[in-house]
Amino acid sequence: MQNDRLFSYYKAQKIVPDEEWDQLVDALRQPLPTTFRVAGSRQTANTLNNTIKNVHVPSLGDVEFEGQKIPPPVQIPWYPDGLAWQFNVPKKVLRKQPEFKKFHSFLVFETEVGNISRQEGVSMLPPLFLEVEPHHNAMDMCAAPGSKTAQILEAIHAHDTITSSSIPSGLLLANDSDNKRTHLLIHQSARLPSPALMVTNLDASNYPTIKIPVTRGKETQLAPLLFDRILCDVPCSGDGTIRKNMGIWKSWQPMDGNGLHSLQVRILIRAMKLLRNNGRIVYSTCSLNPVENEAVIAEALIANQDFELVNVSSKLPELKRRPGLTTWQPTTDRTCAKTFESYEEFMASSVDDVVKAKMTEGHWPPKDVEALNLSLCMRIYPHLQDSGGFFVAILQKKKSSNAKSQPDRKREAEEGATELPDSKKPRLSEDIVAKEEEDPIAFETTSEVEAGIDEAAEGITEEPMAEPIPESEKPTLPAARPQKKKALERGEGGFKENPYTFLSPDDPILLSCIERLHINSSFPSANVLVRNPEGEAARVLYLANDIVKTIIQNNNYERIRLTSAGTKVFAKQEAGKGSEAQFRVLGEGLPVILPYVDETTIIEGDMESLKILVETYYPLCDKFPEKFRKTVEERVAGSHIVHFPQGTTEIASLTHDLVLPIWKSNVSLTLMIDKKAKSALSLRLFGADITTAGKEARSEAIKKAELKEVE
Ligand SMILES: C[S@@+](CC[C@H](N)C(=O)[O-])C[C@H]1O[C@@H](n2cnc3c(N)ncnc32)[C@H](O)[C@@H]1O
Repeated sequence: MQNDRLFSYYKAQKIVPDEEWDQLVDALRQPLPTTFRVAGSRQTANTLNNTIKNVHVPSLGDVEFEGQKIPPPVQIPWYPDGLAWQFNVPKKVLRKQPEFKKFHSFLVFETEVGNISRQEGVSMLPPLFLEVEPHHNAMDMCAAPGSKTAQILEAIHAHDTITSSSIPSGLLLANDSDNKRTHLLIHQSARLPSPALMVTNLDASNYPTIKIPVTRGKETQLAPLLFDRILCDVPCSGDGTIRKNMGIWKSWQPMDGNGLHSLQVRILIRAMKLLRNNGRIVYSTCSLNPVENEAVIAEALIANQDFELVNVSSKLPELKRRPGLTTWQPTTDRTCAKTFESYEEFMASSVDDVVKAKMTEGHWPPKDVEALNLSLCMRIYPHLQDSGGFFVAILQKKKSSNAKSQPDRKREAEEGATELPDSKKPRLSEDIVAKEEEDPIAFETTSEVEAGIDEAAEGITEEPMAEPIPESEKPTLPAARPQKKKALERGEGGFKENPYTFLSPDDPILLSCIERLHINSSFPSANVLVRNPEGEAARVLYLANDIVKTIIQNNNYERIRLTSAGTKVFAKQEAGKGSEAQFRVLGEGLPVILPYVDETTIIEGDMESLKILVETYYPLCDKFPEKFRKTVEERVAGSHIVHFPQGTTEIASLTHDLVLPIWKSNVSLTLMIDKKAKSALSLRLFGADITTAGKEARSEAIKKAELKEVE
C-alpha cells in the first residue's frame, strides 16, 4: 500500500492540510467497511429497517470471536431516516460466528431480492443531492450497473405505499454507453419495477435530443424534452475506491485522470444542454483528482454560463466534507516529481510534443477561478468518516438567464430547442395514488419459477461500480450506429432490440388478462406494450406511463438506442397437457396492477397456507387448511392473487400485509416468486430457509463437510 507517484501528486495538489496527510494515508490503508442501504419505497424500507434495528442489531450487540469483541453494524449518520448501515467485520467472522453468519445470510437474501442494496456509502450521496420528485423528468447519464438509478427510482416512486406501487407521472431515463452494462442495469432495476423507467445505450457526451409533442394554441409540434434533474456519475479513474480496489495502489498514474477529463467535460456540457431552467445537475466521481473534478466543473461552467454551483452546505448536516479546490497542478510526468502551475508553464516546458497534445488549457485552473465558486463542490475524504473518497458538485440552471453561451445558441437554432414551461408540458395522467391495503413486496420474478438454478450466494453482491475501470471499459462509445434499417434485425450485431408496439386496448390477449383478474376500467390499457419481433406472438406484456409512451411513439429508434421501457406485468404461462396457455400476472408487475384489481378476485390466505406454499414446490390443493382449500378449489386453473394479512400466529409473524401471485393447476398450487425471493421471504417469516431449495442446499453442504472429514 505504497505508491510514491500517487503520494507526490496528491501532496502537490494540497488536497488536505499537511497535518492531516498521515491520517488520510492511514485511512487509505484500512479495509473499507461493508455498507448497505435498505432499498425500496419508503414504507417498505422502514419496515425492513425496523427488523434490522430491533431484531438483528441487538443479537449482534455482544459478540466475541476468538477473544475479540466484534462491533455490531451502525447506521451511517448522514443517511436520511437511518436507512444506511455500515460494519467492519473480517470475512471469517461472517462465515463462522453464528449470529453474524445468520445476519450475513439475511443480507445475502434480501440483497438478492432487492430489498437491500450493497452499495458503497459515499456512492449513495449523488441521488440524495439530486432531490428527485415523482413528477420530475430525470436522467442518469452514466447509469450502469445502476445503484444510483435504483435510488432515483425510489425517489420517483416516493408515493408508493407498502401495499402497492403508483404510476408516477415522471420519467427516469437511465443510459450507459456499454451495452452489456445496460443489461446489468435493467436486471438491477427490475428489483424496483417502474413504468416510468427507460434504458438507453448511447454515448452520453453526444446524447441525441428526445422529441415530445407540445401543443401551442391549436398546433401540436415536436419539441425537445428537457429534464428537471440529471445525474452525471461519469467514468473516472476511481482512485477514491483504493481501500477496496487494491490494484490501484500498483497501477495509479496521473495520465488516468488526464485522459478522462475531456470526456467528462463533454458529458457534463451535454447534460447542461438537456436541462430545463431551474433544473439541477449532480456531477460525481469516485476520484480525488482535481483534473477529473474541479477542472471539469470549471470548464463546463465557462462553456455554459447559464449555470452556477449550488450551496448545499446545510443538507445532510452529519456528512463531513471539504470544499472543492481552487488551485491544482496537473502533470504528465509518470513519476509526478514535477507538476505544472499553469498551462503556459507546461507548454513552455521540455515535455514531449506528443504528450503536450494530450493536455488542454482546461486541465488547469482557469484565470478567473474565484468567480466560479468551486469551493461549493464537495470532497469526501476517507479519514473523515471511514469511507471511500468521493467528489460531488451540484449545478443549477439559473432561473432566468440571457447569458447564453455561443455553442448553446447555435445548437438551439439548429435543433429548435425550446424550454417548456410547466403549463406547456405534455398532458400526462395524474399520479395515480395507490390504495393502502394490500402489500406485495417487490420480488424479482424475471426467472421462471423454480428454474432450478442453484446460485447459493456466498457473499453479498458487490457493487461493481466502484472498480477501477479496466482498459476495455474506459470511456466507451457504443458500437457504430446502424446506417440501414436492416442492421436493426436480430442477430446482425449492432442494435438488436425488438421494436416497441403498443397494444390496442381491445387486443384479445390484454382483454383476457383484464377479464381474468377483474381489472377495472381506470387501468391504463392504452399503455401496454409488447416487444416481440414482428410476426411473433407476444410472450410478455409491459406497462409504460404516459411520458414513456409519448417518447416511444415520437422518436426514432435508429437514433435512440432504447434497450428497455416500462415494466413487465403479464407473461405467457404454458399450461399442462390439454389446457390452453394463459397470461399470468408477474410478481414484479403485481404492485402496479394491484390498485386496479377488483378486491373480490383476491384470495384471502393464512399463515399456514403461506408456509406450505413457501416450503413445497407444487403442494396439492388438499394439503391446505380447509377455508383456503375451498376457495382455491372454486377458482379456475391459472393465475391468481393471494392476500396474506399481517398478524402473529404460532407459526410466524407477518409485520405487514403481503400480496403474492400463485398459479393453480388442476390439483396443485405454486407460489410464483423466484427461488431466492422465496428463500428471503422464508428467512424473514420463519427465521430459516424452509424452501425445498434451501433444504437441498443445506444437505448438500452437510454432505460436502462429511466428505471433507473422511478425506
Ligand atoms: C462510475 S460508472 C457509473 C456507476 C453508476 N452510476 C452506478 O451508480 O451504478 C461510469 C459508467 O459510465 C459508463 N460510460 C463510459 N463512457 C460513457 C459514455 N461516453 N457515455 C455514457 N456512459 C459511459 C461506463 O460504462 C460506466 O458504466
